[in-house]
Amino acid sequence: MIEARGVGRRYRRRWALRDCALEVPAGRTVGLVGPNGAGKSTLLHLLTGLLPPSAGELRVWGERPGSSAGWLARVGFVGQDAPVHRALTVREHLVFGRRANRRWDAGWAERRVAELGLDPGQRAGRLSGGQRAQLALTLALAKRPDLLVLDEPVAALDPLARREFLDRLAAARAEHGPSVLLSSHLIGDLARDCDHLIVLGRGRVRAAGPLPELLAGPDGRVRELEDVVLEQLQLDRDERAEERS
Ligand SMILES: Nc1ncnc2c1ncn2[C@@H]1O[C@H](COP(=O)(O)OP(=O)(O)OP(=O)(O)O)[C@@H](O)[C@H]1O
Repeated sequence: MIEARGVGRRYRRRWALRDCALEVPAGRTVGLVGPNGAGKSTLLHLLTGLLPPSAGELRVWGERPGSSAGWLARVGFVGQDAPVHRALTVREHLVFGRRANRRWDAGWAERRVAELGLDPGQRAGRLSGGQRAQLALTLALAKRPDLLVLDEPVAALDPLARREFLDRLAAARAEHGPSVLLSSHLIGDLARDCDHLIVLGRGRVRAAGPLPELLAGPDGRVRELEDVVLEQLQLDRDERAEERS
């Protein structure tokens, strides 16, 4: 599904991502981890066609991301702050979604809003952070995407809301089966919900692959995901310290 070769992205003269090579098959739930500023959001924006790469070749389903309306219809994206239109009501979001998306599943979206206990007449700006995140996920899933991309979707949620959000995501995945790509700093969540991992550090892919492969230690023992990620993050820190000295 995702093929990246030598992909880089520059903001003015500074490279946020460099020389990324990735291959991710369809049907995976992919976790994206890395320290602050590693380039996670930038990579997600490249993969959803919100930003063009400054270098390299990037293909999703064999096409350049965002290259056609048909391609865009296949992707659901929830950005970092669960963006919704604050002045629109929950119901107006559903109407907007129906008008803007060819594959919109109106019945499912309405049922989901009812299940969540959201008041259809409530303005989105008055919802709690968790409710906004749930509304944004509902809108992204009602598109019936083949790929759902979530940028730190649970960062602002309390532990219960986070669990509910991830459970609903898992249920939707079981029901409709989109591939999922999700960035998070919460390694426990990723260990539970993902079967593929990408570790970014300082704009480079440090490790990527199916989770069982990444967790297999050289001595045949299965390592903890947290240890694998911390090891990569430590490498980052060491590199930075070396550059400073
Ligand atoms: N619009 C922009 N203009 C200039 N620099 C940017 C822009 N967006 C991101 N950057 C820089 O690119 C680098 C990567 O940022 P990015 O937001 O992709 O990281 P991240 O891994 O998502 O971080 P976080 O975990 O803090 O959300 C950072 O150094 C950031 O300052």
